[in-house]
Amino acid sequence: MEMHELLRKVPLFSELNESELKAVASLASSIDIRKKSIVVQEHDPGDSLFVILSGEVKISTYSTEGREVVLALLGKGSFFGEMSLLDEEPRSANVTTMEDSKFANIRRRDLVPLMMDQPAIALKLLAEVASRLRKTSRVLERISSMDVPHRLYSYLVDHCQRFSQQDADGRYSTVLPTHQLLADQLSTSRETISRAISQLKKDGILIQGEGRGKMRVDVDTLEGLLDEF
Ligand SMILES: Nc1ncnc2c1ncn2[C@@H]1O[C@@H]2COP(=O)(O)O[C@H]2[C@H]1O
Repeated sequence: MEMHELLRKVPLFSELNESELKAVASLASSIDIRKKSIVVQEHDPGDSLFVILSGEVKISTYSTEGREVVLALLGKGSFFGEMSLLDEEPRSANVTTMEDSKFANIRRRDLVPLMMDQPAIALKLLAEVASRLRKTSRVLERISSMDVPHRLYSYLVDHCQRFSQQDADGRYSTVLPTHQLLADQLSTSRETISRAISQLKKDGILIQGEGRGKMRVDVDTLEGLLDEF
């Protein structure tokens, strides 16, 4: 598929017409990167935006004790690299591919005039940055005020409400990240997450679904546990 057709599905550019999309496509270079590769390295200089055309990336940094802290997982249609592009500071985090991925890469000198010309793009970018800040603040609050089981309940409620549908029986069917990835997002160890998940299974709040990694989650009960906290 041609670049402008791929860009048509990207929310950042949803206000653009066909010829404007072609103009953006002519400014972008296409980059294919294999699974588990570093796309952006924390502290490096950077002056371009990456739009995810396919695949998934992990945004992470390292704590002073050397533990990986996962700030976000971003998928198709999303973007990263806007921070260095906007403030001209070094890259704020590492970005690693979770799957084979394809990106459109747009340089600062091309994107800035584009945003001046099409303020809708700048507004969408700002709205997304605001939404990420909200999310990061919520995670920080969770980590500083909750024990690990409650961090996990809160994560599961968010995850189910954002990424899955409620079944007729009220449960949500979803695919959860690996225990290690959950641990890295909730600032704890894999063992502690595995124990908390086993307990949720024993309590019937998590039920193994059909298919690899599939879970059926009782979100109402989790919300009740969070209300009591
Ligand atoms: N807390 C966060 N939530 C989501 N994305 C982030 C967060 N911190 C950094 N990023 C992304 O990771 C990118 C790393 O390079 P930049 O700093 O240029 O731009 C950054 C953002 O796109």
